[in-house]
Amino acid sequence: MSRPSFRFPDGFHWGAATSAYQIEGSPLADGAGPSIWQRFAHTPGMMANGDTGDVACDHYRRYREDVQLMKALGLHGYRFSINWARVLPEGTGRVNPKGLDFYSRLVDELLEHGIAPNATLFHWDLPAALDDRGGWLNRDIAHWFAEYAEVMFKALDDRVPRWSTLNEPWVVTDGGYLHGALAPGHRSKYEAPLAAHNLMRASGAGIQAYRAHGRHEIGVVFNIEPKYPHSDRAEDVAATRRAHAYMNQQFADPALLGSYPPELKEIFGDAWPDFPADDFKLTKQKVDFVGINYYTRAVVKHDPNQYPLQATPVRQPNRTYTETGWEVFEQGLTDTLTWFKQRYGDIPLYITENGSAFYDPPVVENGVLDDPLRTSYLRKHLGALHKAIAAGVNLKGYYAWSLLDNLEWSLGFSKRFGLYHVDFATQQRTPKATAKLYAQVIASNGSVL
Ligand SMILES: OC[C@H]1NNC[C@@H](O)[C@@H]1O
Ligand SMILES: [Ca+2]
Repeated sequence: MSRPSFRFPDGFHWGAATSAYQIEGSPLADGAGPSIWQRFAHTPGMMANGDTGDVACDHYRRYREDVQLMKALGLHGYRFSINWARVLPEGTGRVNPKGLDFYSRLVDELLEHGIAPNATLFHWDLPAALDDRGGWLNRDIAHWFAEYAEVMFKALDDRVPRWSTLNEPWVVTDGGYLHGALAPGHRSKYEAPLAAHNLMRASGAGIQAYRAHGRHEIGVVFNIEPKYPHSDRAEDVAATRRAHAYMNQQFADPALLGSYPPELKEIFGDAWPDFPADDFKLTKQKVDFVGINYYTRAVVKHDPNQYPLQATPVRQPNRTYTETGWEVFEQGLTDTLTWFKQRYGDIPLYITENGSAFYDPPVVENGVLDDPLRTSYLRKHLGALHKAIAAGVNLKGYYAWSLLDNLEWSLGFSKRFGLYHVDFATQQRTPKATAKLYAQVIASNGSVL
């Protein structure tokens, strides 16, 4: 029987992704203002092992070396984020030329090596000065964000072909405002909806600014985790519907449909405001693409004690789980893409993040660190993409999370997602076997799978 051909469509875009606070280090160098992650990481008890982004992968200084690593993989593109507070130390007003210059130099280095820059304006590291003014709870942030976006478009749009406004707004509100596990560490059922809504208002304002200044593509990046009912009992099906609305529709609906699913009022009750109808004229903008970050699925059951969803995930027997507690479930990636197209239409899609954290025994042979579980994860999920494309999904590209082992937020450096291993004591980068496979996938446009 001939091997199935996994060849991807001609022109399929292969990349890798990172984010500023997770890899750059030097958070306050060259006039940068502090971000809320700079503050959160230096708040005792917030970070595993007391890890911070003070050094991380030292990418702010080693970016040329890291572009060489991207080149070695044959990447078509590199998805990175811009630390807003490097460029605008107070979040608005004064521009810090040295902060802007870092990103200009990074973009030039990428272009010099034939790698397309893909810039995310906000990947969680809000300028602390704006948090002091209410941050995502202040409706003015839509204007603050549009002002920042305009600075970046004017400076870099001639060289950056693809922009995203936000990365994973759901994580910002669920982690930063409801449960408090992430910056800015708030725990309020009343704040989370306000932050969520203002994130999408800001994203819309950023897209509007792009339409006035940009000549390439702009979109928004959502984390999507498909939800499957634990049983066909009505209460489990209803719990699954709530969990799905809360994570997978709460941000895409206002952005792409100009409305919220009714489940959110059901979930938040008196904490869900009646947002002004005019707001949806701002949240809903034409996007050139949507980025989807996929890691895993959730099997959901009703749980009256769980707040605020009354839903809880059920661990699956006899399945492989990653170090972050995520089930390896590649069918969920195919299901996510077909669902997204069915609900929101035929918008060009990218997988802007996909990857896995596993513990790899530090066994390096011929300069390569073996990581069989991560390699298996990659193979399975690229196969799932191929199924989605065969089902008619308009998938334009894939960015592996992540180029480098990096700071997994409050979990610190303990969770390693990188194609390249990083020894944080020496800053030595070492390719994993998955990096070697990925390079072959890129060179053969998937045929080696
Ligand atoms: O948890 C893995 C990744 N998920 N999406 C956002 C990134 O910043 C995370 O490291
Ligand atoms: Ca605060």
